Amino acid sequence: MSDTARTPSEIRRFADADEVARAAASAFVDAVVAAQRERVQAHVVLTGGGTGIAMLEHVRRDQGAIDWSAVNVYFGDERFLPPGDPDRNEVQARGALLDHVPIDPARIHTMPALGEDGCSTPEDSAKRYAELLAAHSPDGTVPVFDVHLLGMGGEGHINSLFPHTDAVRESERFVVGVDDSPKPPPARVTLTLPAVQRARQVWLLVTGAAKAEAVAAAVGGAAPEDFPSAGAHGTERTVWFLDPAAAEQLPAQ
Ligand SMILES: O=C1O[C@H](COP(=O)(O)O)[C@@H](O)[C@H](O)[C@H]1O
Repeated sequence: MSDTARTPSEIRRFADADEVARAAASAFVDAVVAAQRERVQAHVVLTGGGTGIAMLEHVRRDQGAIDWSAVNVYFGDERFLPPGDPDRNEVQARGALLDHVPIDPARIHTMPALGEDGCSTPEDSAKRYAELLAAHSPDGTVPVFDVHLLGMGGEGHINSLFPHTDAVRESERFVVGVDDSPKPPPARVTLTLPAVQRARQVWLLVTGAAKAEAVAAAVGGAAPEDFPSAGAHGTERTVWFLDPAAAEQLPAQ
């Protein structure tokens, strides 16, 4: 499977889950501003999940010097549900942040919902999203994301890449449909590891003791097929934002 050269995992520890979200939000603002200073446009991938959405609420409260007219938003995965369904990551991200900032709506690149753009299956949506990414990429593949945010499940899933599935083993395509996600809802659309690994920076926001084993395995170099988060690394930086419970099985500092 595709697994480009690993950048070392940087471990950042915080007092609790809220501090994880707050610190990641502050770092996100800095990273977007830095990207805009260097390249004018910033390209970011948002994640669903509790900590990822809490982080967006912190960005909403403290936006720093972000130029929202030059922010391009993508999604790492999506629940393949009808438009507006509250379980869609996009809907949650809009509620937490995107509806409250002066971002150009044309720069919010969502994965097509059930019934949208003629999509009746997750695979239809994945194909549409792959075309969209290619159209916004300098080389017809995927944009070079400045930051790809990720949450992680207790078994190590990131985006909708679950252990021992075709999706996590995908080595060619950048977006795939999932019909049988073990975490509801079963129908999902997800960026693959080859897409994640195109990002300059990959950040994993993880809290809670239920995730400690997967954190230790991924940081320790497990196989991505067993722990998908082990395959999540950026070309420049890979950063783990952890609370004490999620970090408890890592070697002591
Ligand atoms: O279902 C999903 O779960 C993961 C992890 O969520 P969390 O609430 O345990 O942090 C999330 O990253 C992903 O985007 C989402 O679709």
